[in-house]
Parts: sequence; C-alpha cells; structure tokens
Amino acid sequence: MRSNKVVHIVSCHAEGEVGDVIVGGVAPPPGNTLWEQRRFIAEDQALRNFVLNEPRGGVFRHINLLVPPKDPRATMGFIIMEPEDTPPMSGSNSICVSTVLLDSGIVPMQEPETRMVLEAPGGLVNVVAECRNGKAERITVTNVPSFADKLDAKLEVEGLGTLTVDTAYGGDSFVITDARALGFSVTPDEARELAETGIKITRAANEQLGFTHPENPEWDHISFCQLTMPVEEKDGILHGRNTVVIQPAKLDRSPTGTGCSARMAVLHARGLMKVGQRFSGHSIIDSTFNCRIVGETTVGGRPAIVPEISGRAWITGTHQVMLDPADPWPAGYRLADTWPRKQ
Ligand SMILES: O=C(O)[C@H]1NCC[C@@H]1O
Repeated sequence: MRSNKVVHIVSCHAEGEVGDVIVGGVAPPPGNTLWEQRRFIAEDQALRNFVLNEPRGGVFRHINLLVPPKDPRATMGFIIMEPEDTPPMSGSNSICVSTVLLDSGIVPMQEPETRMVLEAPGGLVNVVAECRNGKAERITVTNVPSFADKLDAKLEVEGLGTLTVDTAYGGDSFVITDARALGFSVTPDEARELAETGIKITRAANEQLGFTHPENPEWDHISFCQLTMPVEEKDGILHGRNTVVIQPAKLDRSPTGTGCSARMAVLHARGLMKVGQRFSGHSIIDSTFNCRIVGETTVGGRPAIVPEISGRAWITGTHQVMLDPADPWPAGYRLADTWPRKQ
C-alpha cells in the first residue's frame, strides 16, 4: 500500500443525513476569517473533489473540515462541504461536527451537559450537548439569525405552472412551497420525483426571485427548495413534514436544520409563530429535529429570529482516504447517472 496523501475522517449522520468530519491530514486553508477560508475551499475545489467525488465520495455525502477558530469565543471552526456548495451554515452538519468532537474525545465531554461555541463560515453557533455514558445523545444548536425574504411570491416553473412560494434564509437560502399543491405527500416512494421537481423550482427561483444576504452579499443565490406539508398543532407544538432538495438533485434525509429555521422565520413573519414556541420538523424518512424560536433580532435592518434546532447524530465509522500516486483520477470524477449537472 502506498499513498502520498492521507485524510482522516470520522463518518457520521444526523437524523439520517451524512455529515462526515475530517479530523486530520488537511492543513487549515488560507484566509483571515472562516468565510475567507470557505471561499478558498469553494474556489480551489481540490479538497472538495478529492473527498466528495467518486471513487472516494458520492452525491449523498457532506464533509466538514475542522479548522482552528478565528473567534476567541469558539472552541472549533468548521467548513461545510456539500455536494455542490460550501455553505454558510448547516443544521445536520453542525450536529455531526458536535457529536464527532465530543464522542471521539477531540473536545472533552462533560456529563450530563457539555456547552461549546462553534464557528461556522456564516457565524458563531452555541451548542448544548446532552451527554451520557460517553455519548453525546442530543445536540441543540442556536442557529445564526434567520429571516423571511419574499412572502407569497409568484413563480413560473416549466411544466408546473404558476406556484406561490416564500423565500427565506436559515443559515442557508431557501425557496419554500407547498408539496401538496404539487400532488406530493413527501413519502420515500416520491423521492426521485421530489428531487427533480425541487431542482426545477430552485432554478426558476434563482432566475426570477433571487436572493442576496443583506450582510453578506457574497451569498447571492437560493441553494435549496423546501417542499412542505401543512403545519399541524399537537399539544401546543407545531409539527411540519418537509423535504429539502439539495443540488444537484438529492433529498436531505434529515428534516434540515437550516430549512426548519427558514420555515420558522416565515411562520414568524406571518404571525403564526411566537418567541418561545416549538416546531418539530419531520423528514421524508420520519426523523425529527426539535426546534424553537429563542429570540427576535434583525439582519441588515430587517426582522429576523434566533432559531434553535435539536437532533441526534451517530458515528458510522472511521476512514483514511488515500491517494496512490499512480491513480489516474486523483481528483475523482462525477457521472450524470448519479450526479446530474448543477442547475
Ligand atoms: O440540516 C441542514 O441544514 C442541512 N442538511 C443538509 C443540507 C443542509 O445544510
């Protein structure tokens, strides 16, 4: 066996969505801020291609790179690599990162509760981990401020007609629309069609509505389409099933922490959710994130909420990803059978 590169990865998933964590073998990328380091990773593509492309990765995979924090309040920084994007923040990935940091002993665990601050490219997030018998059993993340952008916008989508949609930011940018109006009930048998429909909606939303984060103009597109089932109230808690379509055309297996944050921002903007109220987001595989609005704030002068998301993650393995110097595909490859062109 020979290799001129070894990347050490602890694999993990949060409520079904893969969020592997690089714990060694990669030097911190250049940059004075986490955002500049994120930009380097996104533009350079070398690490992204090495770990995400086949034969080492695949379209189902998200990988997080641990980096020393730039902000002295944070214990650790992390840069999220999704199949096509290198986003400001991610709910499932932040839950995986927290779990790997604690369960693998990188950050000392305190039972029954460990608190830490993590630095994502999109800002600081507070983490409270419920820990028992050496395992971080539940991770609660106070997400970055989230806000509704456009409510009840009209969107023309080829083959679907005129849809009514909302756009919102919850650590990443969303177009949100009613799944039932499109004939879906968000069940696993619909997965392929949901993914193809969501990608069409995201493309149309980027062409017709657009999005620019008011305090970070570099985040200037809509990343995801969230297809939602109606909200129902049970015992004072709002419940909502959804699926989130990730570029190039895959569904989030988790209820999507940034998506639940964006949805709560929309509910709050409509007066349908107040500070302190709880929302349970349910995914296409019936996993759950317990969410809450913990406060109100502003982003670039517009009303915003401070969302909390809570879920569980489990380590699935460890890997040493290597490169044989004779491998003819050192950057790997993508084929459109599983990895369609980004739209
Ligand atoms: O939970 C989330 O926010 C994410 N899951 C994968 C894609 C999103 O970043």
